[in-house]
Amino acid sequence: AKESVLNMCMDAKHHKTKPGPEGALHGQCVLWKDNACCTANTSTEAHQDQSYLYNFNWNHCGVMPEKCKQHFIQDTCLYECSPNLGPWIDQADTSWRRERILNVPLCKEDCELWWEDCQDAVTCKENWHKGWNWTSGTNRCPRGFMCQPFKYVFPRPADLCEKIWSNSYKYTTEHRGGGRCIQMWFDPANGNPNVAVAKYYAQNGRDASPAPRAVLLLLLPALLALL
Ligand SMILES: Nc1nc(=O)c2nc(CNc3ccc(C(=O)N[C@@H](CCC(=O)O)C(=O)O)cc3)cnc2[nH]1
Repeated sequence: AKESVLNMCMDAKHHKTKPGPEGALHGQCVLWKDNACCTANTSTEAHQDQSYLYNFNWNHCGVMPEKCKQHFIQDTCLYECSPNLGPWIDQADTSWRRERILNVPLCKEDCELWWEDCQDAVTCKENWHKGWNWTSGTNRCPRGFMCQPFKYVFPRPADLCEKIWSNSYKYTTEHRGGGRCIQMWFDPANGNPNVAVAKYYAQNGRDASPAPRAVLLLLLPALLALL
């Protein structure tokens, strides 16, 4: 098993070099305070409309509804604070980070609730990583990109979760609590469920799906009988 990808931080813009406890993390990032890749300062900034983290403006097509913004804050907390994304760390060829996350299997519920709570939100871009007009110092819609409701830009939950951050996430049909998908939201009273998920994918490969393994195990007696 590739133990080396467990309990680590990516080499990106604001991440600590190693995970560790943080006395106090702000608001929605508190879930990670026992072991985090973010500092207290980063966790506070994750809640600001115009934070210094990326100078990114959620309100580029008018004010983002509060219930939608909560999901973006939670995404920022997971992205900046989680020490359990190691199996999905990949090289990034951008000026602002050396490493990124790719195809993190997001739980169905986390993706679908994010999409549902953002139905009244508006945006002009499908990929929020690239192609903005930054001349004012923050991201504004580029010429020719119309502000439209999320449901037109992201027709299905998978479109939102996968496309918005250049495939950081992969939509899955795996459920919260099943140990096979990463949760953006969890109850810290029961520990961090993503620890076991990272362990599972570190052992079985980040593209592991349970089905082919089950088939192999079922066929194993037949294969042995042939010998
Ligand atoms: N889940 C998740 N994954 C992420 O990768 C992620 N990334 C951010 C960071 N967001 C951003 C957004 C835009 C730019 C930006 O400067 N875009 C420029 C291009 C920069 C470049 O690629 O060199 C642009 O053209 O708009 C940087 C970071 C925030 N939350 C995330 N959340």
